[in-house]
Amino acid sequence: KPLGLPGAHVVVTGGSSGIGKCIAIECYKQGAFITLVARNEDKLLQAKKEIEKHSINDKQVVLCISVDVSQDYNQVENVIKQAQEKLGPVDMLVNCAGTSVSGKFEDLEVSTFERLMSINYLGSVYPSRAVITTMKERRVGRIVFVSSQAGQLGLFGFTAYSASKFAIRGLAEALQMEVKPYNVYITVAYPPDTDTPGFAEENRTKPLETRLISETTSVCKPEQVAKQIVKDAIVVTMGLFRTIALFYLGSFDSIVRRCMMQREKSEIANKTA
Ligand SMILES: NC(=O)C1=CN([C@@H]2O[C@H](COP(=O)(O)OP(=O)(O)OC[C@H]3O[C@@H](n4cnc5c(N)ncnc54)[C@H](OP(=O)(O)O)[C@@H]3O)[C@@H](O)[C@H]2O)C=CC1
Ligand SMILES: CCCCCCCCCCCCCCCC(=O)[C@@H](N)CO
Repeated sequence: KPLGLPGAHVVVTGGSSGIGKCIAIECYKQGAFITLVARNEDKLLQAKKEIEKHSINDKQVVLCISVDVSQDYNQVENVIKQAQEKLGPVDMLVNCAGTSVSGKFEDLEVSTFERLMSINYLGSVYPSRAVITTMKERRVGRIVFVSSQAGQLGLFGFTAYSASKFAIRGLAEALQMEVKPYNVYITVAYPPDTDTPGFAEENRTKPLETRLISETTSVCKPEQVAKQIVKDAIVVTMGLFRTIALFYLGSFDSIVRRCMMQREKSEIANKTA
């Protein structure tokens, strides 16, 4: 059943710029309440003003919270608590905070591998970990992960970036198997190059090979990418290649469901005993 965005609480990490900001606008246009999470407070306020221009009723709210999603789990958990106190339980979380650095393997600092893994991977784990329990209890929720085309294909110059985006896929697929019986749905977006401040920054240091590979496809508009991501999150459909694994996944899902029912039964038995 599609998630209704009117009145829903949508948290967007990386919501102050680029694709994340456009996702926030898209959800706001459909009547959602928004929490924007990013580090820089000026950019957050700027984005809030821009989003508020698209309101469709006078009850809608855009809340801004400044935090680094990649550093400390307890901080991130507190931010989610604050957001829930103001705007109610999170119906949809969009993990869009992320960054990219390109360069040949031997030219990239070792610290860059650590940083990209922290921001792109752990920065998606922490907010998701902070919302999942409530989503399972309410039997309502959507979590969106933003990977990349470079998260499906390892590409020249992206040894650090691609790995951090592949990691997201592993997390998302495993998590989906856990939460499906609770009516919580996970989607992963794999966007191509998109015209954002982050993309402009990335282009300043791109190796020639990476640039030429990138130029074989055209650059998308962030509004267009955001629209697709929101649509996929609301109406969850299955990609074609997923059907191949369908048989296996179906039988794994039934194991998970059976265990859930067994566990609930024995909990009831324990209570009445
Ligand atoms: N643009 C592209 O070509 C593509 C982008 N993507 C992915 O989409 C996502 C968004 O990209 P794009 O819109 O280009 O990025 P931008 O650089 O334009 O925006 C990034 C956003 O994330 C926030 N952010 C970055 N680091 C952190 C952090 N540690 N903690 C909290 N917030 C953070 C930024 O705010 P602040 O700096 O203030 O914290 C900003 O709001 C990224 O995950 C990117 O990898 C995927 C495919 C293609
Ligand atoms: C199986 C289907 C995949 C088909 C793809 C062919 C792709 C070749 C070109 C890829 C360009 C690189 C994209 C990286 C975008 C990105 O994440 C950065 N721009 C972030 O800033």
